[in-house]
Amino acid sequence: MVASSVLGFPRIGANREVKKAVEAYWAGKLSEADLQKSAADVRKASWTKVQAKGVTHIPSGEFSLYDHVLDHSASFNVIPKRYQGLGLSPLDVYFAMGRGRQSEGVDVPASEMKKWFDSNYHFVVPEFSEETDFKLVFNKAVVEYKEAKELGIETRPVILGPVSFLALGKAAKEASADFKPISLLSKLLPLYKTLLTDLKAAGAEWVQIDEPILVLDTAAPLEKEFATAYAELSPVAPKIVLATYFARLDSNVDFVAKLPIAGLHIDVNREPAQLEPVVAAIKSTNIVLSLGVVSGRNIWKNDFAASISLAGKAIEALGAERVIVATSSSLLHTPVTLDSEHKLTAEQKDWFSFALEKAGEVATIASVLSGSQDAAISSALEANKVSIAKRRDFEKTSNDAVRKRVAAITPDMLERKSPFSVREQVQAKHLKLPKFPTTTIGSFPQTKEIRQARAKLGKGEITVEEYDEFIKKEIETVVRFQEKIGLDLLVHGEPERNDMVQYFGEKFDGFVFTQNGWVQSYGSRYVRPPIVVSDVSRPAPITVQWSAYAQSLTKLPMKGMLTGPVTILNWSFPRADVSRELQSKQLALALRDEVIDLETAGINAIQVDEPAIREGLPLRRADWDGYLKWAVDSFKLSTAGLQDQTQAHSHFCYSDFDDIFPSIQRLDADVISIEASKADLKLLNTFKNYGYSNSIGPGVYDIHSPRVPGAQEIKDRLKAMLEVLPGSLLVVNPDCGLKTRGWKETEASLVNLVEGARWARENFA
Ligand code: MET
Ligand SMILES: [Zn+2]
Repeated sequence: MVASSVLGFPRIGANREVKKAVEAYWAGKLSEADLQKSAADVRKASWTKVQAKGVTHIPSGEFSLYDHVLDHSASFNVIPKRYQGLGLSPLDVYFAMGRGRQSEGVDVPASEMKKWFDSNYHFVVPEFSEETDFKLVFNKAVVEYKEAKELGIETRPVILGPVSFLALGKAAKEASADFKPISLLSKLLPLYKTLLTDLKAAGAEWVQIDEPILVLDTAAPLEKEFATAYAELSPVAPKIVLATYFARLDSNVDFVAKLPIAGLHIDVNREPAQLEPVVAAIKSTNIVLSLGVVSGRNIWKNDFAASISLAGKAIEALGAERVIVATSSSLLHTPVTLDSEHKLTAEQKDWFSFALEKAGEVATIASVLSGSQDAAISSALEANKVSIAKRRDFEKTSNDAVRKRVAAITPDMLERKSPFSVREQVQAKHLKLPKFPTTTIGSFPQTKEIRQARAKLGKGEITVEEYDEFIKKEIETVVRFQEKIGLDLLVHGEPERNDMVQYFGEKFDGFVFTQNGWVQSYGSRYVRPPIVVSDVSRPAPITVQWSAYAQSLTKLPMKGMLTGPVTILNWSFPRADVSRELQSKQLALALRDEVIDLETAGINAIQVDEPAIREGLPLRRADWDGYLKWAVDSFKLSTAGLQDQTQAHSHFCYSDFDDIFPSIQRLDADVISIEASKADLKLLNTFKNYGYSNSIGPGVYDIHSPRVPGAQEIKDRLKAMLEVLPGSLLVVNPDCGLKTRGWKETEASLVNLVEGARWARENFA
C-alpha cells in the first residue's frame, strides 16, 4: 500500500476565522479562552476534512496563531530579554514578540521577520545568545496530537528540526561577536529528546521533522551537527520523516542518507530531477521516500499521469511500502478550498486545486499506485485526464502582439538616456527637493471606511462614480495631511488599492482572481494572490487618473506609485506552462506603458516597488545569476523609458538585501527606499562594503508595529546612516507603506520623521 501525506495545512480557517479571532483578541474584544476555542475549531475542521479526503498521514502541530517559528521559540523559552519581566501573560509575550507592543507602560518593538525561504510567508526570527535558557515550557506537538486523538483522528505531528531552528535564528544583541546559534545544539537537544519522548509516549507512530535548510548551500558544512542531532533523537522518537522542500538536496543527500531516520521527504514538484540521485542514495537503506509531487506552492491541478509515472519510478526502485505520495511542502502557501469560489468560470475552476483539493489529490494518486479498483478512483483519474487536456489546449492560445513585443526587446530599451550623475542634476532643478528630502513609501492607512466603500462597490451598493468621489476625498485628505506636517515628496496614499499586487492584476489582461483565496503572509496579514493564466497586457491606463488628480491638488511634487514586474509575479501564482522570465517581461512591458503615461500626465517621480525581488532568488547559489539577470532587466525595462528629468524610485522590504545589493545597484533607480530599521541597521554595513551611488532612503522606523518612534530615535538612525552614506544621497522615509497602520500613530511617527530630517538639514547639509 502506498501511503499519502500532507505536510501542513493552512491554519487561517476556511473563512479567515483565525485572523478574526486574533484581531478581536488584540482589540480586547475576545478573551484568551475564546481565542483558543476558535483556534481549536479551526484545527478540528482541518483534520476532519483532510481525513475525509483519505489522506493517511494527517499533519498536526503545524497550526499557529501567528507564526510556526515563533511558536517554536516560545515553546522552548527562546524569548529575547526585552520581552521578559513585562508582567504580560505568556500569550501576550508571544504576540509582543511577533508584532511589538505599546501599552500601559510597555514599549517593545517587534522581532525581526524574514521570508520563509523563497515564499511570501514571513517568520519571526529567533534570537539566541550564550545566555539562551532553553526550557520546554509548552509541548505544542503533544498537546495538539492528543487533541486530534481525542477527536478520533490519528495524526503525524510536525515540528521544526533543531538544526534548522538554530540555523534560521540570529545572534541576539547581547551575544558575543563570534557567537553562532548552532553552537547551542548540544544544549537544545535534550529538550527535543523530551519533546519526542513525550510524543512517542502519547502514541504517535510518526513525527515529521522539518529541516528545510537542507536544500541550502549553507547546510553542507553542518553534516556533523545533523549526524549528532539525529543520532540522539532517533532512539527516543517516533519514526522520523525528515522533511525538505522548495529546492533540491544536491550533495547533502550523501550525509542525509546516512542519518538514522525512517523517512525522507523531498520536493519533486520543484525539482523532479532530484528523484534519481535521491533514490540511488537511499536504495540500500530502509528509508521510506516521501515524494512531494503535488505542489504546496502553486494552485494548478496536479497532472495525475505525470505524478504516477514519477512515483512509479520510485516504487520500481524501492517498493510500494517505501513510498509516500505527498504534497511538496506545507499547504500553508495555498488557499483553503476551491469550494469557496463562486465567481470563477467552470472552465477556470477546472484548472485549479487548493489545499483541500490537493489533499484529495495525494490520496487519489496513492490509491491508484496501490492498485485500487475502486470506481471512484478510476473516475477521478479519468476526470483529471480530461481537465489537464483542456488546460493544455487553453495554453496553446496566446496574445501574439504581446509575444512579438517581448521578442523585440532590445538592449537600449533597458537603459535610461543619461547616467545618474547627469539625471541627478536635471532632477534637482526640476523637482526642487531639499537636502534630506522626506517621503513615504506610498500607502496611507487603509481605514475601515475605505474597506467598506470598496465592499459596497463590490456589492453594487454604490456606483462607480460614488466610489471614485470617495477615493478622491481620501486622496485629498492624504495630500493635505502631508502638506500640513511638512513632507517634501508626496504620495496619493493608494486608497484605491485593495492590495499592491491584486490591484494591478485586476487591471491587466491575463489574470484571474479568487473571492476567498487567502494565504497567510505574516501574522494576521493574509493576501489573495492573483493567478496568471495567460499572456499579460494592459488594456488601459491604471493609476494615471489618481496620480494626476493628486498632483492637481498641490504644488509639491507627487510621486506615482506602481508595483514592479518581478514583485507582481512573485506574489502571484504564476503559470506553470511558460517561464517566469517570459511572464515577468510581459508585465514589464505593460508597466513601461503605465510609467510613460504617468510622466506624460505631469508626474515627475515614479516609484516602481520591488519588495519581492529578493524572495524570488533561487535557493541554490548556482541558480542566482540566471534569475537576477532577468529580474533586473525586467525592472529596467519598466522604468528606462523615462526622460532624465523624471525620478525613478524603487522600494525594497521584508528581506536582507545584503547578498543581492550589487543587483539593486544595477537597477539604476534614481532613488531607492529600503527596509532597515528592524534588522538593527545591519544593512548599513552593506553600504559600507559595497557603497551606493544613487539616492537612498534606508527606512528610519518600522511600520509593521503600531509603536511610535521618538524624534530622537529617528535622529540617531540618521546619524548612524550618515556614517556610511553621503548626506547628499540620503532620503528620509519609513521602512514601508503605512496601509496597515492607524492614523494616530501615522501622524505621530511622521511628525517625528520630519523633525529628524530638519535636524539633519540643519546639522549636516
Ligand atoms: C510591501 S511594499 C509596499 C509598497 C507600497 N507602495 C505601499 O506603500 O504600501
Ligand atoms: Zn515595503
